[in-house]
Amino acid sequence: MKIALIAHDQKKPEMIQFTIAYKDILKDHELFATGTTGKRIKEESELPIHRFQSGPLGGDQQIGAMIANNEMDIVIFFRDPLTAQPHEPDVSALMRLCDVHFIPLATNLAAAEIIIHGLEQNNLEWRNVRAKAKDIKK
Ligand SMILES: O=C(CO)COP(=O)(O)O
Repeated sequence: MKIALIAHDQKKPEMIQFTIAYKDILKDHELFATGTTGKRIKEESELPIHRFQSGPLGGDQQIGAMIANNEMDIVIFFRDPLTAQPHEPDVSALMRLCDVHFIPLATNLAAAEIIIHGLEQNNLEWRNVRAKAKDIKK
């Protein structure tokens, strides 16, 4: 599965702990992240991860483009609900695209735990069917 990992600055420590705690599950999947989140995950968990631009420079939109192309299966986005973001429209657009395309989205640690356990138990296999449907359409 292709998994996007994104965290606003105040939530980055939580994201690092999450990736270290679930490294054994995450290592079997293809990981993507916005710039700074990805750099920290790579350094601290040593998981391989594809890094896009930093969020305020377009990283959220790059991940959004993957969702629009049916190329992303899960989004884990630890948003900071207490700090205004200069790129708030990009953040909203990314979450909107998850809803448009039925992409599981966790915006906090509690929801991320449920998704990761679902992933571990193969509860997200339907995503593979949807991804294949896209290939057939082409
Ligand atoms: O701002 C972000 C998501 O909206 C995250 O970007 P960084 O990972 O580059 O800090």
